[in-house]
Amino acid sequence: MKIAIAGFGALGSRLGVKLQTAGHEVTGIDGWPAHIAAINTTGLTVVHDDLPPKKYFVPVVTPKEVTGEFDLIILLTKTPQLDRMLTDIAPIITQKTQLLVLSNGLGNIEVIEKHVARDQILAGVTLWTSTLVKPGEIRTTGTGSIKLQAIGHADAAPVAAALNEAGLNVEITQDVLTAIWHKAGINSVLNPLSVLLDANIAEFGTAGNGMDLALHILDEIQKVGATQGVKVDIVSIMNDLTNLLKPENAGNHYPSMYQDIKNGKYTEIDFLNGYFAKIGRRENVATPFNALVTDLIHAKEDIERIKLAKQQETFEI
Ligand SMILES: NC(=O)C1=CN([C@@H]2O[C@H](COP(=O)(O)OP(=O)(O)OC[C@H]3O[C@@H](n4cnc5c(N)ncnc54)[C@H](OP(=O)(O)O)[C@@H]3O)[C@@H](O)[C@H]2O)C=CC1
Ligand SMILES: CC(C)(CO)C(=O)C(=O)O
Repeated sequence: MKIAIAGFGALGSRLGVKLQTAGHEVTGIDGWPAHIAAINTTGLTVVHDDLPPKKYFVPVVTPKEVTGEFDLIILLTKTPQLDRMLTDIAPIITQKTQLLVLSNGLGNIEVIEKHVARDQILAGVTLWTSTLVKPGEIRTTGTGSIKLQAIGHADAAPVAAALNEAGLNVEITQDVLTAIWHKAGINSVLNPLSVLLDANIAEFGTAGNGMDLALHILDEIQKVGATQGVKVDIVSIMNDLTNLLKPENAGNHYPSMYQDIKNGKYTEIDFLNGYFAKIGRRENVATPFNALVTDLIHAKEDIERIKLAKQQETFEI
């Protein structure tokens, strides 16, 4: 299959390498000049757990440069960047192109619907993980899975089969909305708490009251979900959280929000805890934990961005 990955950052790069290795023709689309230059000149370095680094050569271009036709475009930008990415790559989207979004957070499908017909959209969630260490290098750990569904009338089976050829452990779900809320529940616990507690997923698991904090956050999300007709299964989310703590899954992973904060970037908090707090306010559901976590992450975004800017100034002197 001819596949483009729009958002060739940490996770896009990992999935891209797996798909290329399985024989698919993969092109990365990304906006970070240093990352693109590094991959196109010396290759993408992948360091998986304690194994020796391996190099992969996946062509990467900017959204404005990309040409050609693709059977599938996998969207893996950060959620706030999705709309812009779709605008920029509009020239390569034909009526035959399928678009699969795997980014975290709520509201992605609504954004894609502004750009293409519903029958072209597939939406999913993933438990694959990856860290962008520096331009042209990712660090990966453990394994993962994907759940996806066609949003309109398209058949999701060929895409699922293509991804499964790459060992991506894809399952077609009949209820991706529930899966998206479920995944957002996982992210609303692990992502901000990893930042606030300065911990990877396994370290978070060693906190005596970690799972109590998780329950407070999830209880609110469940109540908010009920106002939207979405069933949030706390027991099942807690099960997934427990599994993610294991090193063979994602225990050694620092969630993507942790990476954003370290890199001085704005996070996806408004599409996770912040989204639930916002609906809670509208629907009169109290969400003090999610609201507080959202405010703390916004504060942390400012603090880290200013710290990083100061460090860069000092460096330039
Ligand atoms: N990393 C992980 O382990 C996991 C991540 N996810 C989710 O996957 C998504 C991607 O995360 P991750 O890979 O970590 O993020 P990264 O920040 O590593 O990658 C996102 C990439 O997209 C690029 N990008 C975004 N918008 C544009 C644009 N308009 N034009 C050009 N390039 C663009 C960014 O470049 P630039 O910023 O320079 O524009 C960046 O390289 C997120 O929703 C995340 O929550 C889900 C599961 C695990
Ligand atoms: C792996 C996981 C679930 C960690 O919260 C994730 O989605 C992320 O890093 O953003």
